[in-house]
Amino acid sequence: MINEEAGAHLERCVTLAREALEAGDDPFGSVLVDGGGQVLCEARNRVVTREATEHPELVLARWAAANMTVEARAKATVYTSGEHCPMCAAAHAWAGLGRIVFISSSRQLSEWLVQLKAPVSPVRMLPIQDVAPGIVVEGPVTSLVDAVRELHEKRHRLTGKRVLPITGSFER
Ligand SMILES: Nc1nc2[nH]cnc2c(=O)[nH]1
Repeated sequence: MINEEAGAHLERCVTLAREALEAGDDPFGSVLVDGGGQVLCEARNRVVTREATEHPELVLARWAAANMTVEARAKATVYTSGEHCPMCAAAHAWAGLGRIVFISSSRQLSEWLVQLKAPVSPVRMLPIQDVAPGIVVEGPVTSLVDAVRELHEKRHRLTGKRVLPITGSFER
């Protein structure tokens, strides 16, 4: 069950995901919170505007590995709009981070992407625990799933628009 504090961090993840979408990136956002409840670092997806592996969860795992003690990392929680992909789940585990709370699951995302006829992911979408079995994971958070789904719908409607053939008005 999600308390008020966790709910606020997850709302922030949705805002970050929306900012990513508005910038032309994929709609994912994440927040790293220490054992005392302080927000340490936030990130959003930048796979278009920076580079192809810039998922927020990977940025947070690398930030934590570089800036936090082993003990502090184990007590930290990562809140995120979508369940970690295998790359980010592995980085989270290698960094020795603690709990993950996600809004929508990889299974939900896979179903949405099929319905939206989005490009197929180059990496198999697996539950975090299939990649990193020691991590404590909570999600999906039903009350916020529709907000995340809406962002993915917009992303793939926009992508669809970009690939429409150029029409006669552009012909010379
Ligand atoms: N959780 C998550 N899954 C993704 N799948 C593709 N990109 C991302 C991302 O940035 N975060």
